[in-house]
Amino acid sequence: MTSSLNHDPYISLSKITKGYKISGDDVPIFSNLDLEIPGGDFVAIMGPSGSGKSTLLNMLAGIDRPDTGSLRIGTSRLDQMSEAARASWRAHFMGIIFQFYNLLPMLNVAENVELPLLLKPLSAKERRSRVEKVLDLVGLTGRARQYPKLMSGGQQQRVGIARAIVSDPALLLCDEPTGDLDRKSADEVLEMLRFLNRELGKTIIMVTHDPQAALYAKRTLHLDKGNFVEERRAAL
Ligand SMILES: Nc1ncnc2c1ncn2[C@@H]1O[C@H](COP(=O)(O)OP(=O)(O)OP(=O)(O)O)[C@@H](O)[C@H]1O
Repeated sequence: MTSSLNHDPYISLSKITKGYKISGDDVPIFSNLDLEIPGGDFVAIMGPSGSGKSTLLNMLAGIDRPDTGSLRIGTSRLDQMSEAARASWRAHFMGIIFQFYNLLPMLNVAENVELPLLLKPLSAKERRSRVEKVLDLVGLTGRARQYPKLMSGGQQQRVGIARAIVSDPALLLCDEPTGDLDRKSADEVLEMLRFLNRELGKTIIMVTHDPQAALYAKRTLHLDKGNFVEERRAAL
């Protein structure tokens, strides 16, 4: 199954400005940012600490808003939506994968993965079946009742991935998804992201400091002084 979003312009940022007030001073992060990411892409975002990678992800997630400029994802103008509309949009159209997994320790694996589905009009049976399906997909069959703190980092990140894809979003945002993992676990997680991109057509944007992780993406963009430079594009 591949997504029909493949090759369509999917994410479009135009003339984005964004800054923060730091100790009373306006500090610009982006002053004229343009970026196009077609549906079906897998992009690694790299760049020095403080260059704005998390700021970009937060804007794409609708957690934060550009000061000016247009931010379109699919047919939605995120820059024009209210905070509530962006939260609802986020719940329906994207999954987020975090460096430190962000799992709730008092919930077991299945309950953690089920969380995004509680916002949807689904029966308990349907929710259970979807959770089982994604746990199988990430190689955690039989782990549903385990608690995250008893699992390895790699396993916890796979729970994080299952939670991110359980609603079947078209877009996955990954913030340093392997930053807390050893090489072997990191490679397993990255293989999984590649599978989700290639086989299920998910559009993936991954912030990473790890050049080896970036090699799993189709292209790497380097963020420097508020602009993107394409560093690498995989041969097709
Ligand atoms: N909510 C905020 N309020 C004030 N300043 C902020 C806020 N968020 C980010 N910044 C500042 O904006 C700049 C960019 O931060 P950002 O976290 O996006 O960088 P980054 O590239 O993700 O860095 P790192 O690789 O260290 O995570 C930094 O100078 C940071 O201090």
